Amino acid sequence: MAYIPLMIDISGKTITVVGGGKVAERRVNTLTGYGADIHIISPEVTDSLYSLYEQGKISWDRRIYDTKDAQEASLIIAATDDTAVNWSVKRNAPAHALLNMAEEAEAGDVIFPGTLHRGRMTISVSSGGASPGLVSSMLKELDHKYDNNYKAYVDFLYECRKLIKHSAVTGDEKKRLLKDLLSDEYLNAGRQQEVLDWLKS
Ligand SMILES: C[C@@]1(CC(=O)O)c2cc3[nH]c(cc4nc(cc5[nH]c(cc(n2)[C@H]1CCC(=O)O)[C@@](C)(CC(=O)O)[C@@H]5CCC(=O)O)C(CC(=O)O)=C4CCC(=O)O)c(CCC(=O)O)c3CC(=O)O
Ligand SMILES: NC(=O)C1=CN([C@@H]2O[C@H](COP(=O)(O)OP(=O)(O)OC[C@H]3O[C@@H](n4cnc5c(N)ncnc54)[C@H](O)[C@@H]3O)[C@@H](O)[C@H]2O)C=CC1
Repeated sequence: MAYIPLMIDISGKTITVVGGGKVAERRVNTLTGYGADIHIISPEVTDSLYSLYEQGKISWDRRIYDTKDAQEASLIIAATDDTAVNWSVKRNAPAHALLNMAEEAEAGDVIFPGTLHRGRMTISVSSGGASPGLVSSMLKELDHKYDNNYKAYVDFLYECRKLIKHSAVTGDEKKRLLKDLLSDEYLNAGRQQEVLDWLKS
């Protein structure tokens, strides 16, 4: 097994989640909000999944998995508490689909990292299945280190980069300007505004 991190556009794709328990709930929480069509197959679901279903944010087939399911899916999450069912999901997955096996990471094509969001910035941590607990504690440290000011800071860097790219300054000067902005000084909203005003002038 050899896993590489990728940012994937899942908008408009179908994601089938087999199982509706705690793990399915965690995966669905990770996957909602990206414009994918999330479909659950499970006789039971957690309260939180039920509420997403009631709000129309996910669809739900209230029944056990059938080997003909998930043929349209681009991503399949096998997350039942029945090992035989999870392996049947793997055996019957269409060749084009990526599979996440909750009970045995290395039997699947994809592993979910732990993730923090700061606006456009995503920080993901994976131990390759070695220790979700370590992932969780590292994320807590990162959450503290990169506080909520980083959302505005990342937006600011994005805005500056666009302005600098389209400005008349030379290649080396562009690089220097972009590098200078990578300082804690610019976490401050006032300093950000000064730079933006200057770049727009
Ligand atoms: C392989 C992987 C699944 C995959 O393929 O995606 C996987 C597998 C397993 N997790 C287990 C248990 C727990 N997982 C968590 C939490 C998280 N688990 C996540 C990811 C992954 N978990 C993938 C690998 C990630 C990597 O290591 O890089 C995180 C990062 C993201 C997410 O789930 O969305 C999220 C924390 C992020 C956050 O805090 O935000 C907690 C709670 C906690 O720690 O707080 C517990 C209970 C405590 C414990 O047991 O550690 C068990 C044992 C099951 C059993 O035996 O009952 C298995 C199965 C096995 O290892 O075989
Ligand atoms: N990847 C991870 O982070 C973790 C993985 N696990 C593993 O993930 C699996 C699921 O764990 P939990 O969500 O805690 O279990 P759970 O018991 O909370 O949920 C299991 C779900 O599967 C459904 N289900 C059972 N048979 C089914 C079938 N034939 N078709 C469709 N749905 C069916 C049940 O209705 C239930 O909704 C377990 O195998 C466990 O070992 C457990 C903890 C963490």
